Amino acid sequence: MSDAIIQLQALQFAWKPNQPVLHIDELTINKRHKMFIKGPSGCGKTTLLALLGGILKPQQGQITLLGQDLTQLTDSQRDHFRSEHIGFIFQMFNLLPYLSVLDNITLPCRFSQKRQQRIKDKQSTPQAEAKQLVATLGLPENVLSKPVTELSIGQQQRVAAARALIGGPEIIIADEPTSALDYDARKSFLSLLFEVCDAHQATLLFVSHDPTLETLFDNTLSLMDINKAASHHLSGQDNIHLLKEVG
Ligand SMILES: Nc1ncnc2c1ncn2[C@@H]1O[C@H](COP(=O)(O)OP(=O)(O)OP(=O)(O)O)[C@@H](O)[C@H]1O
Repeated sequence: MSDAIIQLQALQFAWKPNQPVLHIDELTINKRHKMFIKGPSGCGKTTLLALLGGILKPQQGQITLLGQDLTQLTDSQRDHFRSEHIGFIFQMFNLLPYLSVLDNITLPCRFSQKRQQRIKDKQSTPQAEAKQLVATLGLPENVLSKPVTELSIGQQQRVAAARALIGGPEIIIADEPTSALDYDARKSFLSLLFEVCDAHQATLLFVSHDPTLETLFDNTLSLMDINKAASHHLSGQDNIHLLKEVG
């Protein structure tokens, strides 16, 4: 059986007509891999994650996750697929300020039968699972009843990770979730994230501008190397850099 969990083929995406942002002939990511995704600002990293997460739909090509081509699904089927199989950790964490930490973490279980079932299969409950994740991610248990607005940035980041991981989705997508932290905090967050991903056998896609984190990952994807559209839409910005250097 193939080890691939994500496959892209002949993918093309543009936000505006005739201004391609992504053009990727082929990309395969294997199960349980931890992939570091890098590339200069504006080269399409966030756009790629949104396509992989089924938030956006490409104009051309296939995006196959767990054997399902997302481009064949309707918008609501893609939303459903995402809630069942993908955990997102965003740069700004996107926690809901009017909910407690516990309610934020268990929220994805309300929308996903599969996440609920995986927890049931372990003879657990979403609440018990949240407690365990919070402990593994190095947060005190009393944090669960607090409003998220009372947490530090580092604590919010761990809560966002727990919310992505609850119910064991097969794919975790993280977009610059460590940029607000210092180096030691970034490294310790990553080792905890890796630990939970390993325990859940999850595949991790992680976008970051921090080159010091790259060696901690199994693989690196340099988007500039595979994105045929990058030279096209970044050329304007490159010219600005050149002009600055010359000037
Ligand atoms: N919602 C949007 N509408 C129109 N254009 C967009 C939108 N989001 C991004 N773009 C454009 O698409 C290109 C890729 O943006 P994207 O955010 O994917 O890059 P990135 O590599 O993640 O950048 P950064 O590292 O700065 O976050 C950029 O030229 C950007 O201006």
